[in-house]
Amino acid sequence: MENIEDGNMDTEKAREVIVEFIREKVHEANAEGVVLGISGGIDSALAAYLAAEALGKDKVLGIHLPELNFTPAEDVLDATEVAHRLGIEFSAIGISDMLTAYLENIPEGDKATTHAKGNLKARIRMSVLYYHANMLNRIVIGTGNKTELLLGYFTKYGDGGADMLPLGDLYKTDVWELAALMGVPESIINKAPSAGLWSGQTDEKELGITYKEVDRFLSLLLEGTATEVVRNTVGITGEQADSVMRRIKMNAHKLRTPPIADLEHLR
Ligand SMILES: Nc1ncnc2c1ncn2[C@@H]1O[C@H](COP(=O)(O)OP(=O)(O)OC[C@H]2O[C@@H]([n+]3cccc(C(=O)O)c3)[C@H](O)[C@@H]2O)[C@@H](O)[C@H]1O
Ligand SMILES: Nc1ncnc2c1ncn2[C@@H]1O[C@H](COP(=O)(O)OP(=O)(O)OP(=O)(O)O)[C@@H](O)[C@H]1O
Ligand SMILES: [Mg+2]
Repeated sequence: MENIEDGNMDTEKAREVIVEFIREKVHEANAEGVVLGISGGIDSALAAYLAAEALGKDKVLGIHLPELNFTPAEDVLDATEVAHRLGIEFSAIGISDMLTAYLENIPEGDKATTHAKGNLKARIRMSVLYYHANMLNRIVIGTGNKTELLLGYFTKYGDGGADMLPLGDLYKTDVWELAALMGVPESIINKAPSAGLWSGQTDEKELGITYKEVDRFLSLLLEGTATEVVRNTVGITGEQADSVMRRIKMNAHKLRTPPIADLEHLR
């Protein structure tokens, strides 16, 4: 039993529940397996470990989608190492030419902002994963965790585009714990989380708060604790708390299906 007393979950049990969840979702979809993007980061490494445990190595296809002269060499090595250790099917598909072709064929593509271009990369990756899912009768595993989902810290229909989210109820701090339990390589566990969408980007820098702080903040908030009390308990500044609250509010749309204009009363 893990440290349930201090608010952490029973990680071994979480592993069992998630493994069963993955099996069930693949079965329900009548699919022959799963596809997922393996970046060299911890979320996708953990998702790959759980999928391989759930389905067996032959039913998991991992795809690394690097960008030439941009994706760090250690990410390529770490992604390859995950696939090698698990014995899953793996391919590396560069996305640079796709990105260039896209921007060359869109009006004023040369003026794309870092933000628009970064999100485009995430959406190109998503479309490559779905191409393989279509071709192989598989479903796509998304790697979003609870922290990212609550904050809306993902690209809508980019890395947010998936058929299931096995890590969706694990805070990032739980992800670290479960990854260690499952034997994910240390080089991956010790790496600073990054969306890798623009140069020098790390999650904690962009969010302006550490994962440890934001996870504590979010879990207390979900328990119904007042914002001011949460802020003092976690020991963050008013600006940090405001920024987290703003993200939650501003990005809530990402967790809903698109609204539909209601015409029922016209029938
Ligand atoms: N109220 C609303 N109702 C319905 N739709 C709304 C909306 N407000 C914006 N939108 C739509 O949403 C779009 C903005 O959302 P989106 O395109 O996702 O873009 P946005 O949220 O601005 O940017 C994505 C963020 O996620 C981060 N990210 C991305 C990928 C991976 C990771 C990671 O952790 O690894 C992090 C990235 O660094 C950046 O901070 C708008 O252009 C608009 O189309
Ligand atoms: N270079 C890449 N190759 C393949 N998939 C990628 C790549 N970059 C991002 N992805 C996909 O997008 C997901 C979201 O990225 P994110 O950075 O949140 O997760 P991560 O890289 O696995 O872990 P971390 O958050 O610690 O960096 C990844 O888990 C992966 O599935
Ligand atoms: Mg990453």
